[in-house]
Amino acid sequence: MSSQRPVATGEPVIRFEQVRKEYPDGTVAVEHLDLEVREHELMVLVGPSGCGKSTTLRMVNRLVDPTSGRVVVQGRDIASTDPVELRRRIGYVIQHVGLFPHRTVGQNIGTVPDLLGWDRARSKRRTGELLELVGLDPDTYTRRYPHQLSGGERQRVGVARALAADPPVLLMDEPFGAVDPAGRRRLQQEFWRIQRELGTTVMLVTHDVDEAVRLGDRVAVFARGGRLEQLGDAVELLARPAGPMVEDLVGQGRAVRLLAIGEVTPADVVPALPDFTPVTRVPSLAPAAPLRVGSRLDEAFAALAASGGGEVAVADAQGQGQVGVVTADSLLGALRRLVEAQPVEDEPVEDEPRTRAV
Ligand SMILES: Nc1ncnc2c1ncn2[C@@H]1O[C@H](COP(=O)(O)OP(=O)(O)OP(=O)(O)O)[C@@H](O)[C@H]1O
Repeated sequence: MSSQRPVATGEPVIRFEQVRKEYPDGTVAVEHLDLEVREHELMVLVGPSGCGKSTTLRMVNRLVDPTSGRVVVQGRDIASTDPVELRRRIGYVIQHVGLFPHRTVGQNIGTVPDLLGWDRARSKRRTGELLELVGLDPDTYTRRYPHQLSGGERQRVGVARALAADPPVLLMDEPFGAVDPAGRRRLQQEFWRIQRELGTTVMLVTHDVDEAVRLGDRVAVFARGGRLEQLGDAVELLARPAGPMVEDLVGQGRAVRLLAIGEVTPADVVPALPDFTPVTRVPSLAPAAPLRVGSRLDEAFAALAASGGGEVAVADAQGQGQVGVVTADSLLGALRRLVEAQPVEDEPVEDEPRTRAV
């Protein structure tokens, strides 16, 4: 999967400045929070239950107001922005979607466009486009009611509704939580593609580390009491956890998770070996597509296991012509390269399309 547009320019769209939230009963949900979400960025907040992720998210659309500190959205302190006006500019998706049960799918998606006074034809056109975007046939689904949809379909409609007025910012709280694991993976992939295509700035809350590292341009790890433990991209998090808490969170299966987000680069491709020792062949692991530069490392690993030959041919990034092979050794080298890469400190982000597969 390739991205269609520039990702994460340096401009902050959401900014938390020394934010603290203490609920009336004395619970401190968030403390000393400084965090910026850049334009076009997909930022994931992850951490154990009760660590303040949802509270943080809900401070962006003023469902919760901070006790102290400032939240700035598109350059404006939202404390002085009317919450209703703010929420029209900010999409919001929650786990149980909250579709209006007595309104059709089309009417649900048209909620914000109607509030904004769009004419019927424009609203209808947008509904059709969005249903197509989330993979639901408009002819079949526009007139259905929420109870006539599966859980996964409802979730898709929830995403479509949140995107209806093309909001610059989208907040998502466990958006794929109610879907079974296979459906969840598919929805994640589709959502990732949609986000790349539209360029929406997204803040997404999950307690699922795999979801966080798969989707996030950057991942913010929260600890109890709403403290930010680590902020970085998926590889930094997995390869260099900032402390025992993050280590514990990402700990199990770190190497496997790295294989699932790393890619075969030209540096990992070696000339075909004249001579090699056959190893155990596991044909059923063969990946669906031949390997190329840019394939995920776990696919390369599976191809190697399936071939039993000790090496597997790799085509160039366009899938044309063989550029060499990967071997078990070159894959281990790729893993080491990921782990040993220097940490990146808040450098300006290049206006380059992200090509990572999800
Ligand atoms: N309205 C409220 N009044 C009092 N305490 C609250 C309120 N809402 C949340 N809390 C507390 O604030 C802390 C953070 O809650 P929050 O929902 O932000 O965490 P979370 O990380 O999103 O958790 P989860 O993953 O379980 O949804 C928790 O201790 C929670 O009990």
